[in-house]
Amino acid sequence: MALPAKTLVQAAANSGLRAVSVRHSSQAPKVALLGAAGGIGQPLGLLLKQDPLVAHLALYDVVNTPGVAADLSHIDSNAKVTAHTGPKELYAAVENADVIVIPAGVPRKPGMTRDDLFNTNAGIVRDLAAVIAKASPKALIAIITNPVNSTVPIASEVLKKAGVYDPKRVFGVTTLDVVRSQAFVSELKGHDATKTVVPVVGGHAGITIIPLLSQVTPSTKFSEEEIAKLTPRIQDAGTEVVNAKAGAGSATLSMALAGARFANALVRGIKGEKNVQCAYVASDAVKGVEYFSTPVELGPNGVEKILGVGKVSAFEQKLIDASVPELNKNIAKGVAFVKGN
Ligand SMILES: NC(=O)C1=CN([C@@H]2O[C@H](COP(=O)(O)OP(=O)(O)OC[C@H]3O[C@@H](n4cnc5c(N)ncnc54)[C@H](O)[C@@H]3O)[C@@H](O)[C@H]2O)C=CC1
Ligand SMILES: O=C([O-])CC(=O)C(=O)O
Repeated sequence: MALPAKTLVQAAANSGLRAVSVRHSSQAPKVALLGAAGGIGQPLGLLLKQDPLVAHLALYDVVNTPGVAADLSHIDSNAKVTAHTGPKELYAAVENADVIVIPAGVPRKPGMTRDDLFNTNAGIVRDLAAVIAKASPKALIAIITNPVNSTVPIASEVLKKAGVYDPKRVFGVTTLDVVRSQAFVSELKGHDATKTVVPVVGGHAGITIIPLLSQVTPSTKFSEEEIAKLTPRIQDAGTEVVNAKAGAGSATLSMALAGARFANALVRGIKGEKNVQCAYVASDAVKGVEYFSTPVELGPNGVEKILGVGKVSAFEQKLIDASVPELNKNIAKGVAFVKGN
């Protein structure tokens, strides 16, 4: 269901963080999905297969890719689907990709932190990034795999080692924090959820997740008590899902939606439609920390402009200050993992 162009432009102007468009250009983007057979990978593949901007969807996993690809390829949308299974087929999966989305790796179980996934997932992201560095160094890379605060520095260090690092092209996907904030705020305030915009800055774990409730669109007043309840709910929303799934994994469906929204935004940027998304990127937005999520303007080369945290409340500034040492710990751990290997 396409909206009139004027409505889209207006929507983009009003709510830069969530505008979706169906504008076409001559480019035919290839999106590679690594971890395509997993809990996130399958519904994310479903959404990407339906994205009219995606011309080629390359599915990669270490197991079960042919079945997922056969299933998705029967959907009557235009994206071509290819299956790639196991490390020998990774190069072909990512070669010439415009966007690479990575949900490969293990999820949490109750009682675990995201950092507890480091030992398994750090090596997975490192090895995927090493092949991307050779096969598709110009691709925009969207990393979903946790702990995002560390896996983004890991991928970046691998690309640096290979001499192909471009800080504008590596993203930690924090869109789910934005999606959740928009759901919770609209539920609390009776807003239209599809027109509510909440920027979330920092990182993607615990206290590093910082919703900017002072910057909600439409302009919304919160009591101190509401802020004191809503902020930790957003920070702990992933754990809420992990506990509800009781050992069966973490958020997959809401993450698939968030991942598809972010991938669509990257593709629109590539096609020349600048748009604004929150993402965890190499950034000078906040002093004393090398990676930070803020709204960023996306364009043909990935990050066009870092828009920063904007005007924040005293409460939000305290959260930002507290996130810096935590992020630095997560970043140093990722960097050391690559440098020491
Ligand atoms: N950034 C975010 O907001 C979120 C991140 N996550 C993270 O996403 C990751 C994936 O979660 P789920 O899909 O639920 O897990 P899952 O276990 O259901 O799926 C992971 C998939 O990765 C595949 N895989 C493992 N090693 C691989 C490798 N070397 N190359 C390619 N594929 C490989 C597995 O075969 C499996 O199909 C986890 O690390 C989780 O913590 C989850 C939710 C939100
Ligand atoms: O909580 C987890 O482990 C998965 C995740 O990152 C999220 O749902 O935000």
